[in-house]
Amino acid sequence: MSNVLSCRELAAGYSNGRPVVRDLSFDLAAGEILALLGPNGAGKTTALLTLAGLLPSLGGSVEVAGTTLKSGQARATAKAGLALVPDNRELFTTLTVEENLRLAVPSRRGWTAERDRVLDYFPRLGERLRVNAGALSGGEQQMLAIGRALAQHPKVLVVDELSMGLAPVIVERLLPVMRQVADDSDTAVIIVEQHVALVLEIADTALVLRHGDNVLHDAAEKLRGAPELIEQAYLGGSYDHDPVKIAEAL
Ligand SMILES: Nc1ncnc2c1ncn2[C@@H]1O[C@H](COP(=O)(O)OP(=O)(O)OP(=O)(O)O)[C@@H](O)[C@H]1O
Repeated sequence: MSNVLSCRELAAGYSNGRPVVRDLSFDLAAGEILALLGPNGAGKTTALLTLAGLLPSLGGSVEVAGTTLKSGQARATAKAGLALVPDNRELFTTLTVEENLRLAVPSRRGWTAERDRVLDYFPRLGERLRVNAGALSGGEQQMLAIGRALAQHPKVLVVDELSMGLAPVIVERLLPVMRQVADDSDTAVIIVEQHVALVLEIADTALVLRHGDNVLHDAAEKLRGAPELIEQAYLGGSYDHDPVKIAEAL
């Protein structure tokens, strides 16, 4: 499969110029799901905001489907095919579900087909089309945020903190939809997720950031059978069997 995202030696951070993420390199093939993991403050959101052009990069390069992205250019990045679902979801809370979706579809032609495609993935939204986004449950809001990104037919879909504020049972329902999206349309997907075991079930690969460094990048299938590798990556140093520390880190 061809790569749709190529990230090379990316350095990311904020206005003080000190990198929070260093030397991040990975490729993502069409239809591949990457679970981006790591403890709080590891730099996951910073990396995603930089990939999406919402933060200027401090070094390195990113290519989407053969287009080299210009640093800090969110609109051009979206045009190149990368769609970000931010952790705060950024819905128009006083507009209905349908109006939120409508705004994500650039042309009038094909709008209903686009809406129906999103509703095929999230039938629950079909029952809530006339409800304001602000009145939806957390799970429905996440469906709408992802649906809005899907309506743009991204080549790379990036979902930050998919489970933010959601019960694990909702996360268990949403993750297989992400797998379906990747399989149906060859969309490459990056998911930041705290429920490590759940996301590894549907991911192809996983990358662990710790203190801004890539400390593990491997096949999800291998990591599903070797949770100690993930635990070690979260904690650093040698593998530590202390269950309290492990529970805190995960
Ligand atoms: N606007 C900001 N200005 C300066 N530093 C920031 C800013 N936002 C985050 N940081 C710092 O960047 C580092 C990485 O934060 P980031 O939010 O990317 O981590 P994360 O892995 O996404 O963590 P979490 O899971 O808690 O969201 C942290 O030390 C954080 O304090």
